[in-house]
Amino acid sequence: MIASLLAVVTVSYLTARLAKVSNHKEKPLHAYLLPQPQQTLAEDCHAAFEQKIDSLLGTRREQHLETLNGFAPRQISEATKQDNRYLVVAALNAGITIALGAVAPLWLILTVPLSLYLVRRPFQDAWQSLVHERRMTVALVDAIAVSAAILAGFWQVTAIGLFLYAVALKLLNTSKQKSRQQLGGLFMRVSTCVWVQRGGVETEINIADLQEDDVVVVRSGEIIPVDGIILQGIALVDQRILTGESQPAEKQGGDDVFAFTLLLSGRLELKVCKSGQQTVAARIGDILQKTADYKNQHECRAEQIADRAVAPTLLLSVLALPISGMSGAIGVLWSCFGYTMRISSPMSVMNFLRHASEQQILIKDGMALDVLPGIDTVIFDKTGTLTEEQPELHLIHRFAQHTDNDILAFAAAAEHRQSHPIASAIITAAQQQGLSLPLAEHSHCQVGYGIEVCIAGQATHIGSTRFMESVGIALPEMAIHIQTQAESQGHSVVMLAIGGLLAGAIELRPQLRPSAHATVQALKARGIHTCIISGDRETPTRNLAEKLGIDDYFANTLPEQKAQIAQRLQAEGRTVCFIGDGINDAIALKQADISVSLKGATTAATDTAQIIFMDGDLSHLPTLIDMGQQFQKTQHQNMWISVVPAAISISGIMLLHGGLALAAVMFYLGMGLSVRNAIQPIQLSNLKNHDN
Ligand SMILES: Nc1ncnc2c1ncn2[C@@H]1O[C@H](COP(=O)(O)OP(=O)(O)OP(=O)(O)O)[C@@H](O)[C@H]1O
Ligand SMILES: [Zn+2]
Repeated sequence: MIASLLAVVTVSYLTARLAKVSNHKEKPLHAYLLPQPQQTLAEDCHAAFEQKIDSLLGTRREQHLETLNGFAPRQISEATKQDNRYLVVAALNAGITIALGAVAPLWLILTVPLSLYLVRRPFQDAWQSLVHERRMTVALVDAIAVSAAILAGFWQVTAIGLFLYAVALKLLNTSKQKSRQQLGGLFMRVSTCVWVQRGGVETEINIADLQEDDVVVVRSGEIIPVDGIILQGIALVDQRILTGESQPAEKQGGDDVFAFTLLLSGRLELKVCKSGQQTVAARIGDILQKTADYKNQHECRAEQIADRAVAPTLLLSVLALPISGMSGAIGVLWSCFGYTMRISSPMSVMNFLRHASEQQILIKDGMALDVLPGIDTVIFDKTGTLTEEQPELHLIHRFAQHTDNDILAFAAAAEHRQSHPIASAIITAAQQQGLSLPLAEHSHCQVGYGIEVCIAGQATHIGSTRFMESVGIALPEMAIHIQTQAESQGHSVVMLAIGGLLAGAIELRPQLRPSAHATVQALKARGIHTCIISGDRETPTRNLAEKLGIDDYFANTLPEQKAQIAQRLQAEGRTVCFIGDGINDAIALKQADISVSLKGATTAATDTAQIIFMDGDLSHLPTLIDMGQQFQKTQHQNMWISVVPAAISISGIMLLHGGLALAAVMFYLGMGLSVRNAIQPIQLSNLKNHDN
């Protein structure tokens, strides 16, 4: 009796959680149910259902993904539809069975077809993992428990077991799907627009309008949109997404390049090999699949723990048979603590993801939660990360006959279409002066150095002193003096050369992000080692490290070196979090154990990073680490909450001849407590209230 009461409560609670739409204010239910011209009512119902389930996760996360990628992944896959259908039938079956069991037990026979339909799934899953993957999963316990319960006539037990199985399946698959979404943005953006050279001019066209003989132009920081052959240009390409190789590949005329790889430096003109859309379509599915499979191996720690409990559970169940009969044997199967873990663990993940979204932290990859508590080293990029997205133009120095406006106009023309913080500062300043810019041609950007471009027929270079030296432009004594002066005030200098002669220097004043100081202090208070890695010069980097109390710094680093430093720290046994904004950070972001970027950073960085701070506030960093620790605590609690009742129930069955009733009471108790634990609000200190 108690058991069925608890069963009713659990089923209604879980159904209510899943069906909860009341807090869905922005989009009332009828908005989904109103038939759209191209969609069938069935599809709309699926969409509505999917939204209901997503309300568990909060819609904020989808909104963040939408602002970041320009779209929200709303498509419902066939697998998801199947899971939903299964869940609905299982809920229906559980409801009918419990009701009939209470009022007209004889009529329970009517539920047999539904049960048969439902039982097929755990059998299929168990068979799949047994035969194809050669391992025993919880599905095996499910299949045996459910069939034994049916044969022994425990109808309600079977129905509730199946319902919980459906819930676990749904939760697990939903949380897996969330990790796939991070790739969506990249592919959607690539698949829409490309730049082509037609009649000597570059125009942006829809990828669907690509023609056979079009020449596609790709610039540094962009994702290569097609499979093609290089007609012109030399470039450094990060192909990791396809090949997994960590070193970027050098490419030149005649070499192949592939869609979805990232152009780190250079400018390429490509001959399209395959009709763009075909390639895009083919790869999307392929890569999504590969990535999802890769994730699956790592993601489900709870699943692994649960699977390990399978063999002992089956053994104990057999042992219980002579002691406490069929009821005891099924009771043991029900006590398999994996059941509870399988539901509470993905629920916890989703709860944390939702909570983070509400605080403007978009965690694209749920796996990050497992790694976060281990972080002991945080590496900051300097320009654009510790400092604001855009420095301020402070002064223009002249070395030749040019005017300040000439220098600014040439610089702004050269920086056209660049996403570097220096570029935005210069372009903004030129706009504020109302300057009309000369035409810049043959632009070639070297990540970490600067830009070479042809303006008004003259070779123009803008970049660091290192860049000037590398292209053989002499730096007058005066320029070095200006740079030293500027750097002693914490400013940075970029040099501009026109026609091979140094023409001017632009002095930029970086603005520290407001929360930088408090963030570093909060990290240090947590015993975390901090460093800066910057492509900028030694003095400004060291000054900033000293000012903020950062433990260590590395200056003058090139993109690959940033990744190498991260790798070296990892080899010392550190778990590294890298936070960066630029194209020059993309490789290091991939190397780090946890990668963070800020909204407004270059797409190369926001596509690569696992976590994005949507409001650009660095103080989320310590919050994030606290969150990871809380997550770990919750997962431990989840485990104890499932292990203890299971142990009590198994001991009761083995020692005191307990049966299914005891197992059920303990099961519901554990399930109730762990679901509560998994969805409880997360209490975190808010850094902003403490410091300042
Ligand atoms: N678009 C650009 N325009 C002018 N100079 C550039 C440009 N890109 C790079 N440089 C020069 O190369 C140097 C190194 O650039 P890089 O992008 O590697 O690092 P950064 O942005 O200065 O610093 P951080 O690594 O901290 O973000 C810059 O300091 C600048 O002098
Ligand atoms: Zn940067």
